[in-house]
Amino acid sequence: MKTTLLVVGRTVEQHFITAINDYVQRTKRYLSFEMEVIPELKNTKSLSMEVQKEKEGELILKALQPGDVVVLLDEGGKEMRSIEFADYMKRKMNTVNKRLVFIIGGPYGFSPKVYEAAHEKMSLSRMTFSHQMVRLIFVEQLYRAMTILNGGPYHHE
Ligand SMILES: C[S@@+](CC[C@H](N)C(=O)[O-])C[C@H]1O[C@@H](n2cnc3c(N)ncnc32)[C@H](O)[C@@H]1O
Repeated sequence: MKTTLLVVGRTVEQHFITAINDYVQRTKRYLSFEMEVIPELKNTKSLSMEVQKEKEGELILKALQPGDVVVLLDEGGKEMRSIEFADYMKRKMNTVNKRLVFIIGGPYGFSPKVYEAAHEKMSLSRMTFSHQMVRLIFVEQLYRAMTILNGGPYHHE
């Protein structure tokens, strides 16, 4: 199984870039994992929130491949403890043949068409994080899950 984190727009702040890259590299020791960036739309000031979401949604759908298992990162999705997420990843590794694709929306979230295309929704908290910050939180949790499955000393409970 390949795992992809699909995000809308480049990560802009250097402190996030450094930390995200660190966890992506660490995670790759355990899992075939990559972060794929959909370039941000240009001239968004002239677009309404709905039109921006719609256009970003089209780009997200274009980036998907047949057979992808699509999981939206969404405040309203299913919440899991870290050990439950580790178990979830274990089950996916045993059942998904192609790609497991986690998607983080743009500043205004997902269009209805993206919600329709998704198989699952997963929440990292009931609070809302910025679309930039949530990348870091997700890659840290994915790394944590991998260390739980591989018996590493990173997670304590
Ligand atoms: C600023 S939020 C968008 C909030 C927007 N109000 C909405 O309705 O989705 C940008 C993206 O970050 C992700 N996100 C933010 N908080 C999250 C959370 N607690 N759990 C999972 N994903 C989250 C989602 O993918 C969301 O589309």
